[in-house]
Amino acid sequence: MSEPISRVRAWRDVLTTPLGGTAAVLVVVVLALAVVGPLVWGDAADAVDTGDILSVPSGEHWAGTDNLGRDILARVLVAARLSMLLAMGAITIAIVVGLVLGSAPFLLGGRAGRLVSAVVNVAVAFPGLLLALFFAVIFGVGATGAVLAIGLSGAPGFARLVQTLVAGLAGREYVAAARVAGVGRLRILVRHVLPNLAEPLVVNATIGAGNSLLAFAGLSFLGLGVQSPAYDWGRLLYDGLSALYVNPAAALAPGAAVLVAGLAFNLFGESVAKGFGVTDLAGPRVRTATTRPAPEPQVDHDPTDARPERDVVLEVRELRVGFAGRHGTVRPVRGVSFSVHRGEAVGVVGESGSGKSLTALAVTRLLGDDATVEADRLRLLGEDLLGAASPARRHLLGTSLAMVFQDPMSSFNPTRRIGRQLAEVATEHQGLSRADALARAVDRLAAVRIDDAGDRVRQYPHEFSGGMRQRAMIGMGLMGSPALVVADEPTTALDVTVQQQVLGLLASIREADDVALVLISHDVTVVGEVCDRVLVMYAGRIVEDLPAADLTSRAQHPYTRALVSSVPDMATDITQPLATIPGRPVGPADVPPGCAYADRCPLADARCRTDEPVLEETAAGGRVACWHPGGGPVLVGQDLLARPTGEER
Ligand SMILES: Nc1ncnc2c1ncn2[C@@H]1O[C@H](COP(=O)(O)OP(=O)(O)OP(=O)(O)O)[C@@H](O)[C@H]1O
Repeated sequence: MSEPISRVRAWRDVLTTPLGGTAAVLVVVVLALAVVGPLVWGDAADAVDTGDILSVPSGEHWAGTDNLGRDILARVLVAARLSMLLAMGAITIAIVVGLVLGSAPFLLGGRAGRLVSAVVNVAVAFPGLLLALFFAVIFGVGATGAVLAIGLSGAPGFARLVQTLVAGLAGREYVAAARVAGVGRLRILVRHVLPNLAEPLVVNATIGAGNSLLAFAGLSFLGLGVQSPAYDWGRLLYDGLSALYVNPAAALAPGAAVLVAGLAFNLFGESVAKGFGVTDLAGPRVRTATTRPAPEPQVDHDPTDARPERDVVLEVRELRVGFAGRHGTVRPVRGVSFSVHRGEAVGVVGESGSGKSLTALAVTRLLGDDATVEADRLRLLGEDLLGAASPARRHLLGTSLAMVFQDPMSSFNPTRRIGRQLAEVATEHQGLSRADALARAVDRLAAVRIDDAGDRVRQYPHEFSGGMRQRAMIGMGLMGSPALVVADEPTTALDVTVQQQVLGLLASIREADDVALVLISHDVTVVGEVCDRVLVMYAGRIVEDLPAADLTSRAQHPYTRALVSSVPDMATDITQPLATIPGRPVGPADVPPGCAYADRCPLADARCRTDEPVLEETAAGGRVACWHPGGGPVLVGQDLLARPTGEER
């Protein structure tokens, strides 16, 4: 329940600062005035007294009278309602048009989306008042024209805001999770993205209301706003200015009202924005992308694979991921090939930056427009995942693939109940009614060992602990009947005991339903315990593919040996510093010719620096890409420290 408490605290912080507190009181006063003003002072405001026209302030008329002898202060108080209604109307138009234009790039994507973005960017560059004048001329003089003009002139600013927020939210893991679940863009926008915009939009609308009040005053000053006999503060200001030399208070009173109300809304909005940090959309992002169709596959079956082809769940051949950089394309994934079979658990290990996550995101089709994904073959259950997205592929990914991300908090939409988020998969793909889908969500939560699942489905993500959220995420993957679970560092954000629960859960799902698992991890020990086979990645390539049981004793590649050796075990001398792999991993832009690991390898020779080793079958049933496979002693524990590096030799 930490979130509601922190919200209460944020409100308290906003309201207890002198600025926030004063602005809040003023906003309440202005709104109250808008409600009661015409009821209390309506008659006084309309009472004509031809015997007392254009009088200066007095005990009877605190702000004097106008040219029909009407009490100016009463008229200012009554005008609060129309002024506020106009401001609200304009802000509503700005938000609605801004939401449509701002979310269009997300919905349309590609060229049409970029075109809408460009139009919005050009419109934002125009000064608001200039746009308002332009629209005022088009829509004509009067209140309706002014509302439309001010509303439409505010729309580009909101559109830009929405566009930025949508782009940020589109990279969140729960949106990626919804995409994996095969949910369409419109539904993702309505269910997962827009609810999370509510807070920044309301804050910006509050600030915008203040600005609108000032804009109405500006238009009325030019005679383009509300026309007599109706009156808002802007109109009273306009009328008061013509009598400025006779009674300055006639202009000062509505001017002060505009200023105070405008400032109150502005400052209140600013204080709330500061208190709630609404511009902060922090959290892990998933790199977003289109996949380029690859030539028809040449390879039919992994030649190293003795198992029947029908058992293959995932087939990846020569997967390449590229990004356009300042000095040409960089390729963080450079030709990765592997297969995963029914019920098999494959671990992917490697240092940070070796291309593990990009491989997983490319396979699950979650990379975005900035990435180019190519492959000779990319198939899930025999179905091609390359080429343009289609409803059939969405259905396949939604029902047969589950993705578990690192951060269990950002994997769920914070504004929706857990049950609804799980149920969405079943309503979308299995055509279940809402009630049946919710019943399945309860069943799946129970399956991932969440107690009181019937009550838990009604809770929000923040009411779950980290481990429960991660299990619920796995439960979401089980709403369909996945043949493959891809888990990218699923336990990194959890404490050790919870880590074991989550790993145990993944293992039991695998056993019970013959589900294949791809487990990405930094942790060689975890992968060794949970998986059947391990893929070791270095600089965007698989350098070794071996049975997990062989990791500690029969690894062939010096990099695999070094990774294993850098993990302390019971035999490690705790008085010595822990073993580390000398040097740094190479970045995707600096991959050298030859073997990418050569500079850090104790066995490297001249050939390693010129010729890139190919991934070849080993006698032990694995694959290794090394010119000296199995060469030299197996390095255990701190022996690694004693080994000279390539440069030192
Ligand atoms: N959008 C991008 N544009 C350019 N380079 C990228 C992009 N995304 C990732 N990379 C680069 O690709 C390389 C591989 O990234 P990836 O996230 O797959 O590594 P990783 O092995 O999963 O690392 P970690 O364990 O730290 O998550 C890194 O060097 C990273 O900087």
